[in-house]
Amino acid sequence: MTSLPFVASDQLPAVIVPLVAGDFDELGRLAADCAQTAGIDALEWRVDALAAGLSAKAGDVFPAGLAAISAHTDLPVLLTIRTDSEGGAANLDEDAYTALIRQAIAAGPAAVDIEFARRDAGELITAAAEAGVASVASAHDFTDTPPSKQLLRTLKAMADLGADVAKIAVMPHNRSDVLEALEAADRGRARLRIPIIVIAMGRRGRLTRLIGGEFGSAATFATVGEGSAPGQVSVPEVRQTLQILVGED
Ligand SMILES: O=C1C[C@@](O)(C(=O)O)C[C@@H](O)[C@@H]1O
Repeated sequence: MTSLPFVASDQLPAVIVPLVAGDFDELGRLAADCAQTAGIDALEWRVDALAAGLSAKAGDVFPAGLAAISAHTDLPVLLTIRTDSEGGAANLDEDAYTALIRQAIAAGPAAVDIEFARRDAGELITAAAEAGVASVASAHDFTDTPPSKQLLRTLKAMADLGADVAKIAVMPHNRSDVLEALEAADRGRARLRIPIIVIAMGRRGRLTRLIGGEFGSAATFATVGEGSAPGQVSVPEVRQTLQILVGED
């Protein structure tokens, strides 16, 4: 298992908790809940969940939000602005997305999510590297699961662009789709030099959140309170499964 660059290295996949909060008070409360919960390696602040919405001029939200979190915990923060085209709440054109991610990087989170499909993904990955912020390239398909070969091509393209981590989340319709996702993880782990995360969402894909690490996925997103995507499981449930999987024969 290659570990995430922004998480202390471990044999197990990192457990990342999404913080889905409408305002900074709620964000602080969620961070405090996470500080009381064992088994979390990193937090993902889903900035797009802010009820006030985001515009290209919303740069001051990043330091304010990171401060609300760090008042309660030292856990590393992955900062994510998920656009509506990838299942999130942010409605941004390419210029606004680029401007916001640049401001997010300037606020100095441990890591930043960069949607691979965005026009400026490459320059944003470079900007993150120059600022010493780890980049997590991401792609989401909320309707289908492309074949594993195609998933692998996307993971490789993310690595070729210089991302520190390559992540894909897909929606399976049957067991074969789940196997495609697991196969992409397995091959990606063998072929790519960066950590990868492959998730199948929804009830059918839930098992990938529990056993994905065995196939090479470097992290799993688990909940404290509200989740951020279909099929997520709570932190204690994920931890219990991971302990069973790494237990002695
Ligand atoms: O990319 C991902 C993965 C995810 O969509 C999931 O399915 O767990 C949850 C998102 O918050 C995160 O940004």
